[in-house]
Amino acid sequence: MSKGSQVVHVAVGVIEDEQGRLFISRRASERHQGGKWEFPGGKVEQGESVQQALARELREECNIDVEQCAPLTVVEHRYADKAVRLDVWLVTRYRGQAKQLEGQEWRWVARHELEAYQFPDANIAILDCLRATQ
Ligand SMILES: Nc1nc2c([nH]c(=O)n2[C@@H]2O[C@H](COP(=O)(O)OP(=O)(O)OP(=O)(O)O)[C@@H](O)[C@H]2O)c(=O)[nH]1
Ligand SMILES: [Mg+2]
Repeated sequence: MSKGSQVVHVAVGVIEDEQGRLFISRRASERHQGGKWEFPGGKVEQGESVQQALARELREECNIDVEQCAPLTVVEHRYADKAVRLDVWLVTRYRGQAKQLEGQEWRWVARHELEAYQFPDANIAILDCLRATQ
């Protein structure tokens, strides 16, 4: 099977702070969907549960330990070059000060500000879901 036909399983965290703002960061220009904004996360590795992957990725990328999270939605999307399944979690409690550890631009934004940012196409469904649950 060619690499392109496999679905990449991704754990994604929508981190919410006490003021209800959400953490977003900008994908490095050379990566898939580079230059667009994203919610932090990454590929689920072999032998790992989605929640383990979420905790690992948010520790590596955002400097936090997830203490409480809830499933938000699952999005399946096929880009021209790859297919992804985004397992999206709302992170409502965490330890540590959130920041981006890998050099990407990042910021906290209010939900109503999200539409000003360009996200990958798969994220349209995430933004719809956030609008519906706010
Ligand atoms: N983290 C993240 N990935 C997303 C989002 N939306 C979206 O389409 N993706 C896609 O999901 C895929 C995996 O994410 P990733 O590149 O962060 O994976 P990773 O942290 O494990 O990095 P790696 O490539 O070094 O293994 C990418 O193809 C990316 O374009 C999003 O909001 N957050
Ligand atoms: Mg990542």
